[in-house]
Amino acid sequence: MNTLKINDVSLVYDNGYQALTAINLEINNGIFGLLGPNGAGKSSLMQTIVGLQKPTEGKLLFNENNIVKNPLEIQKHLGFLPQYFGVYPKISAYDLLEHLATLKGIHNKKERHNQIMNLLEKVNLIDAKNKEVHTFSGGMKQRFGVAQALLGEPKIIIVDEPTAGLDPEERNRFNTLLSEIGEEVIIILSTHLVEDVRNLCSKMAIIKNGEIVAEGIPKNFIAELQGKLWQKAVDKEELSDLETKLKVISKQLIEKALYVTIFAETCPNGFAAVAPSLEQVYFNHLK
Ligand SMILES: Nc1ncnc2c1ncn2[C@@H]1O[C@H](COP(=O)(O)OP(=O)(O)OP(=O)(O)O)[C@@H](O)[C@H]1O
Repeated sequence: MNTLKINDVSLVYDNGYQALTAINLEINNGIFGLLGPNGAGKSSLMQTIVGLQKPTEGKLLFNENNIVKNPLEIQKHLGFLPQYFGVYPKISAYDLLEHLATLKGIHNKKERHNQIMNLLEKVNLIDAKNKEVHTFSGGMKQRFGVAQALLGEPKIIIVDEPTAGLDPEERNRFNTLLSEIGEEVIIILSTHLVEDVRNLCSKMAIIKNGEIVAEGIPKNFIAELQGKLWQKAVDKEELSDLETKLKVISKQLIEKALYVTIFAETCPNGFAAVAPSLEQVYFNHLK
């Protein structure tokens, strides 16, 4: 079992901007979802975890090693899957993996070959191994990204908004792949796609303005909202009136009608009960 402990971590950038405030999290094997809107601090936290920047305050321990002092203790076990790779050199998938494997310190040629072939098999790219990666579709590039992240048998994998831009079929394929890997390693999935967290993550946290505002198990969060959400179709005028009186957590267009969902202990007049979803949990915590 691998463990990442984040204890009271704060980060202030050189320009004085406080991006993270007193973050406390303990993350074990499995897929951990870090959910937050744009600018919430997800990338700042990921970069602090992998040692690209030092926290202003607080401690980070990976398998009990102090990784603020010795970032190599996490970096040598790390696989990173960014949202987009920059530019792909004009070489084949196999050759690019071979190059990356050498950079990761897999010096034995036979071992490199075996790992690369196994990974290409795993991500279903074996038939495309001689194709240049820049000619791949978005989904194939993401699967290639998984293969490179898994080189060197990492113990912790960080994925940054991996399904952005994928069609539903590729997204499902990608998520299945991620969940297969997630058993033996830590995967931190940084995203604003609530549905991916619902489908994949055994634990999650919501980050807002650099602070963790909720942490727990997705299905427990949903259970907590059971019997407390109410919905109704409204027009614009009624909506602004409702917003002053009730806790509105989301507004949604359904078949061209504007529906408002509110949080309340009992059903307000004219509303009907609605089953909670993780998206509503998310909106409720962001309000
Ligand atoms: N190097 C930096 N110097 C100063 N401020 C920064 C720096 N990097 C990020 N920020 C600020 O810190 C805040 C958090 O940014 P961060 O990129 O961590 O958010 P995020 O949750 O990853 O957002 P997104 O989903 O848009 O990628 C933002 O307000 C951003 O402008």
